[in-house]
Amino acid sequence: MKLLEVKIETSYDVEDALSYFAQEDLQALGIEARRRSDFEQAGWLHDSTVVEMDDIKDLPAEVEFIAYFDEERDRDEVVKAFEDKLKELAGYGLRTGEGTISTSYIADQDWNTVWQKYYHVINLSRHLAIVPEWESYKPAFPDQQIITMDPGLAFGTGNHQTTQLAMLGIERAMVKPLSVVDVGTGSGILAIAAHKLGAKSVLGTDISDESMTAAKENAGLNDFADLKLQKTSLLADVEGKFDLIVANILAEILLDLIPQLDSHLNEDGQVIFSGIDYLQLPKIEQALSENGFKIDMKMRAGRWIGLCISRKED
Ligand SMILES: C[S@@+](CC[C@H](N)C(=O)[O-])C[C@H]1O[C@@H](n2cnc3c(N)ncnc32)[C@H](O)[C@@H]1O
Repeated sequence: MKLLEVKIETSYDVEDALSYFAQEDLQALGIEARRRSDFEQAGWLHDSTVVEMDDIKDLPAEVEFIAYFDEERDRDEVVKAFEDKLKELAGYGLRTGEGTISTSYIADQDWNTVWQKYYHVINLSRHLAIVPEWESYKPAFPDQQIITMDPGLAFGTGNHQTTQLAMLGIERAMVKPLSVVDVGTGSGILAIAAHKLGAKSVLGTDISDESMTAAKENAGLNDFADLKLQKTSLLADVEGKFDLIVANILAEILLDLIPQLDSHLNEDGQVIFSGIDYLQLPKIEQALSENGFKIDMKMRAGRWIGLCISRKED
């Protein structure tokens, strides 16, 4: 099988909107982004090594956004949809960068090879390491938990800063065994992290079929047959209450989730949000406050915000 690869030279301002559009509206099989800032940060991390930006092939001015589709998809239609979206975003006053779109067909096999090249062990924290299925890793501490992942095509490899913020939030919250719901579980990575950190039960929900398949497979890789999965939107149709609600989704969707939190949260329950662009934080803060919640801790990585949330005291 081949994949249709669509590359867009664009700006940081619209990367999230394009990701959402590609996945939710165009049903892309997968997305990725090559960000100039990631290469720059790689340079800062190695203080004795100078990363020669000029030597990097096809370095984007800001972001090269890449979406993958089934080869059967009508290429012109997909390109037109992205062109229209870029125009719409520019109409909101957002910078869309060069906006050039190019396409090619790549072998599906190459996609997997690409993953294997870029996806390595993430030694995230004292208690968590994320290890691709094809790599081996000796824990830095005997009780460091290993999450084995096959990234597949659902979101959530552990590489994304939003996933990492959410995991750190779960680690902070899990001071005793909690019942957890992971809203928008994608690959299941946060649900598996909650289990490894000692949750007493975990439910993962998502609107996408790919997520249900990927989360089940990844749970299997982690001997976590008890992971419950439900294909549904947010929490409206989810039964029961939880000690911890986790959601790493774009701010626009979190705004719809906020009014559903109270009826699904146990007394003394906690909420972890991630996936919030810092520019969207005021809207989230206001909605949380209006719905009786307060922010106990803010975390930030790059332009992303993670929040630890609980009910306001009476
Ligand atoms: C940013 S990904 C997060 C995946 C994973 N939890 C992680 O942290 O890496 C967001 C996920 O939310 C799902 N999603 C989007 N809208 C949703 C909704 N209304 N209800 C449930 N899930 C949703 C998407 O399908 C996607 O898998």
